[in-house]
Amino acid sequence: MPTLGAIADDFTGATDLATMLVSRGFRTLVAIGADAVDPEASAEADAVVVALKSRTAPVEEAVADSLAALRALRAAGCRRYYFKYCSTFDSTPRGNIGPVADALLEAVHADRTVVVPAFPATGRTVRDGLLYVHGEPLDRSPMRHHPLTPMTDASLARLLRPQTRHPVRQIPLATVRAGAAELRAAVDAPEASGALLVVDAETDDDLRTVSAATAHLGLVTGAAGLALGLTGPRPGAARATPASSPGDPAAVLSGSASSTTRAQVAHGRAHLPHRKLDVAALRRDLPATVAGLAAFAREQWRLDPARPPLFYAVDDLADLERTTPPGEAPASALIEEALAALAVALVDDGARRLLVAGGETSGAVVTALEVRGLAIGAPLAPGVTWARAETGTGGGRNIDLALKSGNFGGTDIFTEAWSALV
Ligand SMILES: Nc1ncnc2c1ncn2[C@@H]1O[C@H](COP(=O)(O)OP(=O)(O)OP(=O)(O)O)[C@@H](O)[C@H]1O
Ligand SMILES: O=C(O)[C@@H](O)C(=O)CO
Repeated sequence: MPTLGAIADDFTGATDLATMLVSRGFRTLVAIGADAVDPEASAEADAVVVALKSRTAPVEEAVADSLAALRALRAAGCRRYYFKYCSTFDSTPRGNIGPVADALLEAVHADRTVVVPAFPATGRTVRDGLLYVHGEPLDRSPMRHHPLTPMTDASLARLLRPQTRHPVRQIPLATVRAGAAELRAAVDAPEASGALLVVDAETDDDLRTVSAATAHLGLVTGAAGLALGLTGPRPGAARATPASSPGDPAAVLSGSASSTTRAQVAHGRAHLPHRKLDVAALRRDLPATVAGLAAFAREQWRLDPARPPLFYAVDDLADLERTTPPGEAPASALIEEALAALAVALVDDGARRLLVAGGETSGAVVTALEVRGLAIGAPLAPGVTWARAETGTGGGRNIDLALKSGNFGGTDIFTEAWSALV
């Protein structure tokens, strides 16, 4: 019976948290949406993560989907909950982190929770309530250029206050470093009643202290780093074996515009056959453009199966469409639709290994492939893992999927990821 139920606001975030939970001794299932939580399968798990595409959804939809996920997790037996959002706190001025946290707090009848986006293994730290990315304040990091959620402030309290009904308070690093008992006293203090508590953390040890001091809370919120202080009942929990074999057709699908992904795309372009998505061509005729890309993949698989083709949207920030021409679909939606349709076509054509870059992009791809669950496989980098999935399209195929957050992974991940599938 699972004890821990997690709700992730995007799909790469779900696999990020799930791979951390597996490494902490939780047999972990990832369900794609609340409807995919299967009480029977969950009975064999210690933790269930529901992957939502709620980060940039309208607020009401994000809240409704998160509450539906909570109900499904509760019905599956979960008794403690974890709201997983991005380690760069990706949100719009209206939400959705605040409204979802408010709704979940009410639903679990808790009066306070912690806000912990720190994830030192990926360079995210919080000091004095300010979020840093590899030492730069969030608003001066490449996140200020994000196409959907540009982050222009590093203060978590200032970001959160317009989003939540609850007071927002900060707990400084000195309290964390004073130890779990001291921190727990600060969390439980009468003045923290009803509050969202932004907790500083700069190291893995800080996060372990935060986990220990908040073990009694019915709901915690944060990035995957917070989970490194959890201990599941099964140290060395098994990881899923690959669905594919070396030499099976593979591809990289990248819709991410992040600086990390752009460096990975530059590396991929130097080593892999590649095609860049052409927004104008997608606007003219999306199905024909996607068919052309799928034909390119088939040709590359024939020529050299060891070099998976790379399909990408952005290799330069100048590529980003800032203003949509009147009456047209936004470039972001076209690219998500095109990469999702391409994924379906590639799996129909025999692809059994897909590496997808970008959370929104991953959401579009996994939804189009009608995948209902992911079994966590070999880890690739902090926050990135292979996962085994069964598609609903193409009569049902077992494939290996890596859903890479835009900001995660080494520069050579598009060329090196495949060797982990053994
Ligand atoms: N040329 C472009 N113009 C505008 N938007 C684009 C363009 N190319 C890609 N996009 C969109 O940018 C968004 C990138 O978001 P996505 O979540 O996939 O990546 P990310 O934000 O880097 O990753 P993560 O959320 O994992 O950090 C997608 O919606 C994608 O379609
Ligand atoms: O926390 C992160 O940075 C990632 O898991 C993420 O949310 C990717 O979109």
